[in-house]
Amino acid sequence: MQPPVNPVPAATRPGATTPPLDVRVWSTPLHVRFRGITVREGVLLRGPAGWGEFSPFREYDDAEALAWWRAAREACDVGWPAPVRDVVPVNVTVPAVGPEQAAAIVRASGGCRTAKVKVAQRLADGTVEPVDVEAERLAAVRDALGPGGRIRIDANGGWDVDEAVARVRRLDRAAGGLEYVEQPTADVAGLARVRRAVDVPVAADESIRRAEDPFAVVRAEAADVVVLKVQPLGGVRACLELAERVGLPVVVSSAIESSVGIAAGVALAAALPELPYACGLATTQLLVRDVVAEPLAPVDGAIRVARPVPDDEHLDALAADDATSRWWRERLERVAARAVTA
Ligand SMILES: O=C(O)CCC(=O)C1=CC=C[C@@H](O)[C@@H]1C(=O)O
Ligand SMILES: [Mg+2]
Repeated sequence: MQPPVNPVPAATRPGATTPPLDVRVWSTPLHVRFRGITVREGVLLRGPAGWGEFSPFREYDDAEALAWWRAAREACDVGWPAPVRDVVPVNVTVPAVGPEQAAAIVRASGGCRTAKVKVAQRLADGTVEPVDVEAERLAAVRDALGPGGRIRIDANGGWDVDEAVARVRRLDRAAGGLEYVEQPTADVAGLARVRRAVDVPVAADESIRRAEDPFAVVRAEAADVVVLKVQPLGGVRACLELAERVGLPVVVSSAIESSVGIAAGVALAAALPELPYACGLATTQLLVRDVVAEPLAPVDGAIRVARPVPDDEHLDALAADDATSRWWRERLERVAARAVTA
């Protein structure tokens, strides 16, 4: 095994038991339902190195939330490695919406030249959205982007192999060319089979960030690209190390954080030696409100490398109700206690 890149001195290793200087629970509605949620919430922690975000999705258990806590403590306790670039090109994220709304989201994206479009959505009756509906969404996105733009799709593991192969071929035509398909099937073996069957490159997301063994993707030659998210993978340094060991091109993507969490993703994208693709970090656009005066959002299709500081006015405006606050503080305490023994 290679030594970790950017090792953290033991004395300042994230996970130190010192309590944070400030803890604030935030909550905001989303403009559009995304991955089944209409509200995004989490905790911001302040430490000697600045603010960090802890916002594992509600349904994740404490064991899975531990990596998210480590990412927050890294931000608070030691900050991030130095950037090698000062802007990060990003994709606009298009939820499973109708064609007019999809086109409007692309046009309002702050000049993004790459769009990531959600597909394979489960409908209320448990069936998957028809391919014609997906094709219309993609055609509208192509129209709004123009011929020079890039379109990728994300199925969140929602297809089986045969369905993935058929749909990717059809959606590749509807989009006028796909840059890649993200997580077409849930399992690594399925990704590998889809990858061998279609001309469109395959990206692995859940097979990296929710897998026991992220290197299974590499061994199975199941992906051309890996998607890395800072919170689920335990911090910027953990992602840099993983990127080096995986050896495939990386797309840094968000977990739908506030600008404080997005800054960590931007720091990772800025520190990677190579950044051949636009990153999925334009998601403050999905939030109705943010914790900072100037959210990290794209201008001319790129986000500047910066670490915006939340202020009381915004933190107060996003303050969660008592029950939500209590739930998050209790979760934080449980996960922090787990980190001491882990
Ligand atoms: O990558 C992007 O464009 C934005 C982030 C994004 O799509 C996601 C963030 C968090 C959870 C997800 O369901 C989703 C994803 O699967 O990539
Ligand atoms: Mg994904």
